[in-house]
Amino acid sequence: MIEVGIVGGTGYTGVELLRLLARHPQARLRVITSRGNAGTPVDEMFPSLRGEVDIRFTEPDLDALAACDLVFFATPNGTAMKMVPDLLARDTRVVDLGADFRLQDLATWADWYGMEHACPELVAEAAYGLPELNREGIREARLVANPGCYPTAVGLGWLPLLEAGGIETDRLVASCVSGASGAGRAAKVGTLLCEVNESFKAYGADGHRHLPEIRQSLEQVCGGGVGLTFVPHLVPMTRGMHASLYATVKGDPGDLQLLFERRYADEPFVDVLPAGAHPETRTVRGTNLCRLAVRRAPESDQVIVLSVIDNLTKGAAGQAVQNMNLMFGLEETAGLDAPAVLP
Ligand SMILES: NC(=O)C1=CN([C@@H]2O[C@H](COP(=O)(O)OP(=O)(O)OC[C@H]3O[C@@H](n4cnc5c(N)ncnc54)[C@H](OP(=O)(O)O)[C@@H]3O)[C@@H](O)[C@H]2O)C=CC1
Ligand SMILES: CC(=O)N[C@@H](CCC(=O)OP(=O)(O)O)C(=O)O
Repeated sequence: MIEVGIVGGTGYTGVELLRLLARHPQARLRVITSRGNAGTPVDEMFPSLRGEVDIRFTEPDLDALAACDLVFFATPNGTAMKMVPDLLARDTRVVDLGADFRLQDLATWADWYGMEHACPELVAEAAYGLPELNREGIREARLVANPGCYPTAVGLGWLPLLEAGGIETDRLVASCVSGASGAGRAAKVGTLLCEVNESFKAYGADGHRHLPEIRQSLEQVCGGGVGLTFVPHLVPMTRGMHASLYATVKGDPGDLQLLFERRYADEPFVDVLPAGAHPETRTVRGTNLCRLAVRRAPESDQVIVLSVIDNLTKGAAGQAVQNMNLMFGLEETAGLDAPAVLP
């Protein structure tokens, strides 16, 4: 059994980790922290976990966390980097669901996150945790930087076309939509029911911190510079993310449907839909799946990719468990095989 700790167990990604780990065949939850709710039984705060999780929240304590084999950080950006050096020094491996180790360029990270990095020497060592791009790196890693939700949906959508050199890379467009749980569980006026319900808005059009993260992955794949316009939107739903991706075809990329089907044939968590289908967020709700569709825009040189994930699962906690499975040599799908909840 792998002994697991979670720092930040009361947030939305923390409770999603709890839901997945409670039924994981080879992981045992040993520590779960919350500074605001230390002492509270987990199933008192989250009655959906009654009979599944029987421990209490505790204050983050280095000794207790270092006794685990793996610690997940489901905490705001800038939190994990303060504890990771001590945990690694004590042979505890880490998956950070935040962004502390995602960007390799430290100056870019400091610009977007508004702080200096607390352990810059560990950034180069961190494996970017998108298994479909970096599976072998994750297997060997002590420290995994779990990707952001938008970078997961966008990266998986463009991967086959970039690898094949089938699109121009100077004017990529990603128009994305997220449910409100993407903004976390802490109370904020902008995510109150009356602020989001019956409404739809873009945000971050002047710049969003996922822009450099998406660009970093795409540039790694195509080996050169990438021009990217990324506009996120907020929709009145709890979970779910939809990315509409637009690019100009380069040369003759051949049968796009076949290209995607071949690229993802062996990927347990990427489902390429049949030609003509449109992916829906509700078909991946609570699952670790990314569902994709690709097509050529009629009478145009544009290719359109549609990509859906659950922002809390493949976009955060599910991908983190997938990464844990890889790091510990387990079946990659362990604990992640439940189908979507409908309706
Ligand atoms: N929501 C989403 O869809 C996604 C989120 N992420 C990332 O995952 C991380 C967590 O997000 P989310 O679950 O939404 O966040 P929430 O705001 O919902 O939860 C944050 C959690 O962290 C704890 N926490 C806050 N500050 C500290 C601290 N200084 N030290 C220790 N614990 C702390 C909080 O508990 P307490 O204050 O009681 O200790 C709480 O349990 C973030 O970095 C986010 O960007 C990534 C992908 C998708
Ligand atoms: C709707 C909403 O607000 N979504 C969040 C999603 C980001 C996220 O959670 O990802 P990180 O791990 O990079 O913080 C946002 O746009 O900031």
